[in-house]
Amino acid sequence: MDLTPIPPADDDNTEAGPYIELSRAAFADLAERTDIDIDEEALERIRGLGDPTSQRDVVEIYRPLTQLIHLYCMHTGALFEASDAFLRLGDHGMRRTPFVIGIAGSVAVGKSTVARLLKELLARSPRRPEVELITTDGFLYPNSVLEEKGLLERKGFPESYDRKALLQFVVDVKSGVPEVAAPVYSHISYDIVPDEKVVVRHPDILIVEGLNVLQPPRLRSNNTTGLTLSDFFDFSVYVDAREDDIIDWYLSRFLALRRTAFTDPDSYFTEYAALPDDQAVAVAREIWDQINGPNLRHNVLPTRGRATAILHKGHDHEIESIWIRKI
Ligand SMILES: Nc1ncnc2c1ncn2[C@@H]1O[C@H](COP(=O)(O)OP(=O)(O)O)[C@@H](O)[C@H]1O
Ligand SMILES: CC(C)(COP(=O)(O)O)[C@@H](O)C(=O)NCCC(=O)O
Repeated sequence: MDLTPIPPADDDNTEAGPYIELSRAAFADLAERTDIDIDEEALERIRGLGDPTSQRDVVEIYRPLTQLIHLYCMHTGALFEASDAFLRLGDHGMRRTPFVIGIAGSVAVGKSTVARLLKELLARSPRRPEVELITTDGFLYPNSVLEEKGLLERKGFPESYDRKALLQFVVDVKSGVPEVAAPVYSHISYDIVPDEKVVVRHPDILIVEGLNVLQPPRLRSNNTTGLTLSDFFDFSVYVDAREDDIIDWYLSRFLALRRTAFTDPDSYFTEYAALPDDQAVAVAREIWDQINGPNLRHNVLPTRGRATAILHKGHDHEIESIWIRKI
């Protein structure tokens, strides 16, 4: 097996992390024979628009990754039990807290496919845990508030989220609150859906997916820092790719959305549905250059070195290598 320490990557803001890099083949070798599988119909449902994740990817990448997360989950559970027993917390009616997984990465890198796939596979792992998935877009400020704050052109930047509410949501779930509600974002209206909520009911595992889930704590005006979302993660995944490749995926998805989501009369992007290819590419390129590209470079990529696992995708979306944090 190829266990090479990752050299420092000074060229792209990543701090030298304590990782080992496994090639795709080495990682695939780790997959034990288990019954954690997914049928083609479920995979079709899970895949994001234009995402070619295949059964081969499930077997070679997602099965070993699920087993690794399962291992973390079992050991975290055992640690909680031992610590609760020592502290006699059982006497106070405490119960095990949900295992929380964060999934980070750029816009259009395929986070949602990874998150949905892990949800399905983890739910099929031994003991059949209850797994819930939320996306952080529900915690974006509504467009009206973003406009007031001058942040409409900064959607997806850390400051465009109600970070306090997002942190409180995860703290509540982790603390065992039986029902915790989160707001809902619509990619069709490009805004928060008024009066709609998703409710998370004390799952065994909570997956939190979003651009900024690995952001470090904010510096307060008195130079101190508080807690941040990732303080409550038991495992995290960063979905990684070269920006040029992500731009290609973003542009092709934008072209494909003209025939799907943009044709919805309620779509915020409805005026783009009839655009010819060259004009649609120009619009998408502008959104990338103004919003998603700078956000990736300034806010998202710098958090890569905080993840427990980094999945590095090649040009065709195939995961080429996996970096696992060893300490
Ligand atoms: N303008 C849009 N209209 C409809 N769906 C969209 C739009 N933009 C993104 N999506 C969908 O929203 C989901 C999240 O997209 P994104 O935030 O780019 O993350 P990722 O591609 O990493 O999953 C994807 O399933 C994508 O297809
Ligand atoms: C909604 C998003 C900010 C992603 O949010 P996330 O779920 O990662 O918190 C992003 O998909 C988005 O819409 N960005 C704004 C620019 C654009 O339309 O691509």
